[in-house]
Amino acid sequence: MTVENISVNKSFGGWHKQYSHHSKTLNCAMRFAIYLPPQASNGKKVPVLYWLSGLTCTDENFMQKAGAQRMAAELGIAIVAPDTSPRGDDVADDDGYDLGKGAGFYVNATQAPWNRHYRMYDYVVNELPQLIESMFPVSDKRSIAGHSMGGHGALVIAMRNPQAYQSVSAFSPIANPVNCPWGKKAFTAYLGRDTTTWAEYDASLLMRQATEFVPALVDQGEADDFLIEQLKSEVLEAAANVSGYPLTLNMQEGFDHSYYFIASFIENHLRFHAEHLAK
Ligand SMILES: N[C@@H](CCC(=O)N[C@@H](CS)C(=O)NCC(=O)O)C(=O)O
Repeated sequence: MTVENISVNKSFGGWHKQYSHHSKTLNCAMRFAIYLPPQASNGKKVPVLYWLSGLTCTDENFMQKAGAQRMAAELGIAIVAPDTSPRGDDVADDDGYDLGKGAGFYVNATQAPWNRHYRMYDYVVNELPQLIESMFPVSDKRSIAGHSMGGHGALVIAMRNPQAYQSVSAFSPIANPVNCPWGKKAFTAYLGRDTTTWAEYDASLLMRQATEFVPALVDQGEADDFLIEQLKSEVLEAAANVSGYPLTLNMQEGFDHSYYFIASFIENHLRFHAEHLAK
């Protein structure tokens, strides 16, 4: 397997690097970024936080805007940020920003034309960690986090694979996609009109029925323009109350949907993950 290094930047005591590789799962070339903290240079294996970004993003938004490297360097955590969809000229797309490229929704598409490439669920759960753990000085201790569409992806992936992740966190997640316009549009296209197949990708439905738990932290801005129509964190909280899920939901006054919000609380999320990754 050829993995091509695209960029290297020193950042705090560690290194930010971008790579391109051929993904067997997605059937196209994919890019990801990794931040390796200084502890990874000392022959020691460090744990990994996977970060899933939101609509319109690539591997770069989080790495350039969240300001996570200083704390990751201090705590000794690697961070891996994949792209948000398959890419390339022969990959199906849509004119809308909320479907197709940049909007993979972390599902395995079953419907044409999407099912040729759109398998972001399998990519994040299987192929990416296998590649990361074979290439870098990292342990198999993993946590997962994300924003908006990526918050949805992180919650769904952690709840469906509770043995694979130590903790999960999300900023402004699309918490009940089967009941919001973004989710309905994407799931209809990728999964088809039979809504029974959507349930395995809905964080609130999964949380309501959960019997195995991954410690979960969610921050949601109260001034987020998408909160009421698209994100619906209150539905996630109600689901957690039904199953007794260990969810901490922080409603943050005055914060919107942007990376200014993420940058304000990323330290809390990294400390939360570090505590669970150390177990
Ligand atoms: N109204 C936005 C919706 C997309 C959006 O808000 N994307 C969020 C994730 S859901 C984001 O992180 N954007 C990129 C950035 O802020 O760097 C647009 O049309 O681009």
